[in-house]
Amino acid sequence: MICENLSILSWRSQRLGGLFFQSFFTNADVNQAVESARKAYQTWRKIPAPTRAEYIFRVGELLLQHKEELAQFISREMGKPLTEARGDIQEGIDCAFYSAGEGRRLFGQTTPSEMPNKFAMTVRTPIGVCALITPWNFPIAIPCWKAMPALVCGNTVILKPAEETPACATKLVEIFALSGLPDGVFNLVHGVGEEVGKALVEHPDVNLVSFTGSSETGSQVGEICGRTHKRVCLEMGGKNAQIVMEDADLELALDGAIWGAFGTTGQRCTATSRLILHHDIKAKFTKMLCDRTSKLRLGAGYNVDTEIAAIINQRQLERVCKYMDIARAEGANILIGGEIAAEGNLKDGYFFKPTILDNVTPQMRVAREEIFGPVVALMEVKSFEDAIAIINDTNYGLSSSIYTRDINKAFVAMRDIEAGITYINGPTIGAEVHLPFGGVKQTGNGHREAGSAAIDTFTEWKTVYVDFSGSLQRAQIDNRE
Ligand SMILES: NC(=O)C1=CN([C@@H]2O[C@H](COP(=O)(O)OP(=O)(O)OC[C@H]3O[C@@H](n4cnc5c(N)ncnc54)[C@H](OP(=O)(O)O)[C@@H]3O)[C@@H](O)[C@H]2O)C=CC1
Ligand SMILES: O=C(O)CCC(=O)C(=O)O
Repeated sequence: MICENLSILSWRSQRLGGLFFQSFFTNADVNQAVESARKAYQTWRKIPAPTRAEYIFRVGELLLQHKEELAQFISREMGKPLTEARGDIQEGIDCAFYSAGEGRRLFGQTTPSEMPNKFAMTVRTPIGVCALITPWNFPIAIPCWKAMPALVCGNTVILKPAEETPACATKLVEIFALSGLPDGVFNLVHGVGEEVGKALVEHPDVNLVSFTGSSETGSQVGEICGRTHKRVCLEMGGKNAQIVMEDADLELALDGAIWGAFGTTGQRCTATSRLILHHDIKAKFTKMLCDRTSKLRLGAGYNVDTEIAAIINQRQLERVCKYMDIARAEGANILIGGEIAAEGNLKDGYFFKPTILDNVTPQMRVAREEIFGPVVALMEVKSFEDAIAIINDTNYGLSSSIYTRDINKAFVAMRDIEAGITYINGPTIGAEVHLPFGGVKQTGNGHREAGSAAIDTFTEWKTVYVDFSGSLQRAQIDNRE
């Protein structure tokens, strides 16, 4: 993280001055935030959904207006390159316009009743107060993915952003405030996850928790929500792989691998951390990959020519270094990278050289555990069937990709890969907001974000029977056998 010119501490020590918003920092403040969200919920849920959606549409317009300023902010606080920071905000904008459209849908069902003069239907109702616990890697997009559909559906929200990116979250909430959202509809609490985040998850008046982050924390959140009967949506990362078959367009596959493995410095839950290469192209593709990787430019995210930016913090850098020791001990070869980058100004930040590990086998920890850094493991296969077996040999199931020109293999892969997302001839990253986002196995707990699936996450079904037989009713009941 590079955060010159940002006095993060001052964000933490002051309340937002906005008319409708407050930010909260202690457990006592969590209670206040929940109370505020609970109170606002009683009014917000009754505002027609198309009107609620108009606020979110305005947030989209405001994000567009403030895009460049926000991108600078993300880049300086979180560290990602400016072009990627713009993408982060664009996801928020896309999500705003998409979610706003849902305000005029929120479709229910009608179905014939068993009885005469009776009408049967379902309507969607909001859930209540939603706690949104978010990570640092997409400091604008992920809060938007959660908050926008939640609000359109009639819920009120409390955002607990990562402690690494409090300023981005505060900026985002200021933008929501500018849209004119009523008091208490959107609340922000800063603070350490184990205290403030946990207090939110445990709070009896929170009805839903939507969490994105590590498997360890996600499991704890899930346990508490299970015990307290809260709805919980968990998104906990992946060990995503890209397969490159012998008939693939290698230049295209190379673009995908570079972007998938090293985009956002590998700090994406969808990052390509395994490359499954067919024996026939392995040597050639590995050389192409090493050549291109060695030319990637490391630097501060806000420098326009930077391709690989810093890792978020010292702890994460140490974690990546630790995995290099593990890789060596397990017998993997480090073909390129494998160490901290300290040339010139790079020594002032948490830079790690983009790394390619070779001779990785399925049982190695570097093939099984989420590293969350610029590291990709190469695994060789001799057949398509082996490639599918290896891609599925993981506890996670978020994103996946295959490069092939064989339409039959592409369709089999689409059917047989155990993941929430499969790309054919595209990298494992780059989700679009109008399609469901999430994974199978230990990546999540069956919920999806984005797309119309987000509406399922943030609403309850109510079944309504309307009897319109009036004075005829008694006679009908009497005639029933
Ligand atoms: N799936 C994904 O997109 C992401 C996955 N990760 C994975 O997680 C690893 C560690 O990253 P880290 O940032 O520590 O991830 P965490 O899972 O710890 O943090 C994610 C969010 O949860 C909060 N939190 C932490 N502990 C609790 C708790 N007990 N109750 C409620 N909320 C809590 C954090 O707050 P605070 O920041 O204050 O600790 C943050 O807002 C990474 O190496 C990577 O493997 C990380 C980020 C995103
Ligand atoms: O690149 C993508 O597909 C989205 C990544 C993302 O949302 C994440 O890493 O949390």
